[in-house]
Amino acid sequence: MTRQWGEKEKRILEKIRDNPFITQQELAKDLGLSRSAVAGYISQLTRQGEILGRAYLLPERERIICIGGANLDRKAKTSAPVEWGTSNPVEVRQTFGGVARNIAENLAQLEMDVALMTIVGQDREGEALLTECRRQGMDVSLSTALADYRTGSYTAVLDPAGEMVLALADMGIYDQMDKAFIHRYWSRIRTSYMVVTDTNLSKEGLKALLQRCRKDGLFLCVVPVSAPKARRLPPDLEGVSLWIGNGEELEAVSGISVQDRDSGESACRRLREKGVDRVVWTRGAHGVYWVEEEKKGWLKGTRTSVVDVTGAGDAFAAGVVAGLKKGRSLESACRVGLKLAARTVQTEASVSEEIIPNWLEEGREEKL
Ligand SMILES: Nc1ncnc2c1ncn2[C@@H]1O[C@H](COP(=O)(O)OP(=O)(O)O)[C@@H](O)[C@H]1O
Ligand SMILES: O=c1[nH]cc([C@@H]2O[C@H](COP(=O)(O)O)[C@@H](O)[C@H]2O)c(=O)[nH]1
Repeated sequence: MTRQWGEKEKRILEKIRDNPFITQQELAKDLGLSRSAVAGYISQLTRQGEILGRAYLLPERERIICIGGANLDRKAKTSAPVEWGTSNPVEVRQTFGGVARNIAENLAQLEMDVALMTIVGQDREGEALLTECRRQGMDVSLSTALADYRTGSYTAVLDPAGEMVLALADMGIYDQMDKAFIHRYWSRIRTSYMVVTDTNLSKEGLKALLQRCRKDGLFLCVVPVSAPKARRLPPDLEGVSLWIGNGEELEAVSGISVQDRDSGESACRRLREKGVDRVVWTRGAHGVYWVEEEKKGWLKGTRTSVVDVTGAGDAFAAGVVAGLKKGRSLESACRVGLKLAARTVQTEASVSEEIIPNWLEEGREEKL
């Protein structure tokens, strides 16, 4: 016999199916009911055997959750300087990318407890991507495959020196990572030790994530993916524990033109005035500038041969996050980041396969 549910019962069951950890308070708010009315419906549904019990959550005290993009990256490297308006001979390589996914993969290689929260399409690429993430040691139980959407893709044209000339992003799918998405999964996100987000999320999604992290006092690291997507961040950055980005992203968020060291420092200061605790400005081959409370400093880039710069910023961010998680100072964590970034530029993949967990060991910073 098929049971005939009222509209409210149906919506409550849908919400619980989406998120078995949802609280009665959250249900009440989402459905515009009082908490006691929700309690009544729930006890009725429980008596009828539709709800078997409540999910209990234990805090994932070690887990770093990375929220954002997971793409198929195609890199086309030209054999001679690019000529516009004509066909250029290239060699195309394909790997998995996406800023949040790249960071998560670096963290998994460092043997950190890491979860990836992303959205892929219900297509071959999406399936292969999540399978590979699982194999690499990430928890992808919070990642979803959506019908009617394509898995995100990123196509970059690189010059013969490995520097990016132009990149194309087909990532409409991430608009689904919106405010409702963050609220729906919040009870799972908030059990993590640290949250790392890229800026592939929608503007409203990012705002909701910032507000929720601030309210619950969760460590939040923001890593913008590009200058245009960095502009999705809200003007009030109170609640951002750490911001890591390059010069263009710094300029986009601070509104200050970054021309040299002085203007870069001013832009970092502006971010701190907007509420960010710690800021790291990555400067390509020149290294990084870091600033927190009373302390600040410049670190030189590692001299290395460059094959492909894709993913260098993501590797750097993963090194910093892992370093801080291990209790290092921001400066020392940046040294770990520099080491990971240097390894990444030496390979064609977006994430190097040669990241070694003992780079994180205490007392090794002088060797990094
Ligand atoms: N040409 C390079 N040589 C050495 N290290 C590099 C080079 N380009 C990038 N890196 C490393 O990667 C980090 C991030 O690179 P950057 O270009 O600043 O950011 P993004 O990759 O996000 O654009 C740098 O801080 C540096 O450590
Ligand atoms: O709008 C976006 N552009 C690019 C990326 C990802 O950024 C990485 C390249 O980063 P960078 O070039 O900053 O190192 C690639 O893996 C790509 O998939 C992304 O997530 N979102």
